[in-house]
Formats: sequence, structure tokens, C-alpha cells
Amino acid sequence: MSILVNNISKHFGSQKALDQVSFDIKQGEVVGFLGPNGAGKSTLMKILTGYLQADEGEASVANCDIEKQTSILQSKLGYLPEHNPLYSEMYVREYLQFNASVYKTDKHRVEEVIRITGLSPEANKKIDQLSKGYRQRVGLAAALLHDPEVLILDEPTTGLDPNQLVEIRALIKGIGGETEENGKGKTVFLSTHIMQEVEAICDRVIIIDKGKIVADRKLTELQQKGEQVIFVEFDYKIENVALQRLPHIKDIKSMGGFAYELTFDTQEDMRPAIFDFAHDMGLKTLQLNRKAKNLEGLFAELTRK
Ligand SMILES: Nc1ncnc2c1ncn2[C@@H]1O[C@H](COP(=O)(O)OP(=O)(O)OP(=O)(O)O)[C@@H](O)[C@H]1O
Repeated sequence: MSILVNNISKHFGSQKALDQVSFDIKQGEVVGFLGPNGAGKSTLMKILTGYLQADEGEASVANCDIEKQTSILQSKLGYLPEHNPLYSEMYVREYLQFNASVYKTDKHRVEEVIRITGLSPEANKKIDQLSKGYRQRVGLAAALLHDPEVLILDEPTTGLDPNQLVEIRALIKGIGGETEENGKGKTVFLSTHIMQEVEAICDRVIIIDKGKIVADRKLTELQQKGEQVIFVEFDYKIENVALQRLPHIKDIKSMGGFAYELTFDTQEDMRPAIFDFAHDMGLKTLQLNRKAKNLEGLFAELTRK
């Protein structure tokens, strides 16, 4: 496993920022860590990168125990913190060369990461002259310098304009997984509160809310096209055999009382058909809601206050 998190908890005073968090990530997976503000994303990332200590639990990154093997860990891990600290007085190439010497990385690698991150046109500029998008690229370039196995990126696209967003997302997607360009299957764990970002970049999403993991799904599971789920509540009992007569019906789940969760094998909105069906059966429809099966729906359902 590339990242293994086992029952990690962290308190700040009386507040529980992380509550028994567990999951694992395989090599080459690009996983989005999604959650509302204050959910605990940065706290977990700081723990995994050795900037904070957990109160309970254990974790390993690139097969290194995060507490016992910190120096090997740093050689296998690239980290882009949320507030990317850069020396703004330095020139881009100079800053990367400085980092390369700190990490004892081959100087040739500086030119390689400049190319990979699209920094060539800005490489001779001072960092404080760069746009936010290019500063983010410098942070990414620095995180990639020592060719780490695992990349942990804390909100890598915050504050970028739409064009930069597209470029940085493509860059991250290209770094992760097994691509022809890198051929190495880097693992990428990135935090965000933007669902479209997860859909654009990730293979899998882990959703955290109030310090607890509330979902862990493959994106392919969430993109099952051609299905819809509708929650319906009638004012009186109806037999399953009667509900089976609804067009496109695939599954009927009884939700207690006179309520049902109906799955249809079509994208066409089936609410009018259910309404007419109830009317024909002499029933009143008390509730009729289409349940989103996509990421947006799942996120709203799981993190609603
Ligand atoms: N050093 C700290 N001292 C006290 N409380 C903290 C500290 N760091 C984080 N917290 C609290 O822990 C909770 C989780 O914070 P964290 O920064 O991990 O959330 P997040 O999911 O990254 O949020 P955001 O999306 O807003 O960056 C928050 O309520 C935050 O206020």
C-alpha cells in the first residue's frame, strides 16, 4: 500500500479534528480528499507529512512509518502545503536549485521539473512577480524535485483562474497514475472542496465531514449513467407487484411506512410517471424526490448540516 491510515485521531483542545480515520491507497491511485471547510483535511495531511503528530492511531506513507522512519519518508514524499511557502525574493530557477541542493537532488532534475510543470517561460522571473497559478506550479515543481513516489497536495488549485485551473488539473492528472510521460505510477492524494476537481482528476474520492470518513468510492461507481433513484411516499399501502408495473422500474426498496426507494434504468425524469401512477391507483403522493447518485448528490447528502 502506498498510503495506509489506521484509526488516526487528533484533538485540538476539546475539539476532535480527526476521529478514528482509516483508509488505504494503492500505488498509482489519484485520490481526492473532499470535505467542507474545517472537516479535517489539512490536519490529516499534516500528520501524514510529519508536520503534526496524531494523538492515536498509526499511518505509513510509501511503506515508511510516519513517526519512526521520518527521514526515509521525506525522500519518498512530495508535499504541497495549503499555504505554499515560497521565498518570494528568489528567482524561480534559483529557488528550485536551492531546494535541489537541500534535498541533495541532481541539478539536472531542476530543468526537468521546470519543463514538466510548464515553468520554462517564467523560470528567470522572481517568485513575487509570478501569478498565483505560476506560484502553484513552483510549489508543485519543488514537491516533484526528488521524484517522490507519493504526492500529497493540500488544495492545489485554490484561488486559480479558470484557465489556470484547467492547466494545473491536467498537470496533476499527468503526474499521477501510470502515464507514458512518467511511467512510474505516482500516488497522488489531494484535498479539495471542489467536486468538479475530483471528477476531473481523481480515480477515487474519500469524503470527510467533522473529522470522520463518511464515504470512500471509486469515481466509476458514481458515474453510473442511465440510472436514477426516486424516493416516494404515498398516503396508503401499495403492493410491490403493483409498483413493478411502473415503466423502467429496476429495483424497489421499502423504506418503512408507505415510503419506497425506486430505482429506474433510465435518465428520463420518472417523477411525472409516478405521480400519474399514484393517481390511477387512487393514492396521494406525500413526497417525491429524485435522489442524486452522482458525486454532488452524495456530498450534499453526507455533509449536510
Ligand atoms: N493548530 C490548530 N489549533 C486549533 N485548532 C485547529 C488547528 N488546526 C486545525 N484546527 C481545527 O481543526 C479543524 C479541522 O481543520 P483543518 O484545517 O484540518 O480543516 P480542513 O478540512 O483542511 O478545512 P479547509 O477546507 O477550510 O482548509 C477545524 O475546526 C480547525 O479550526
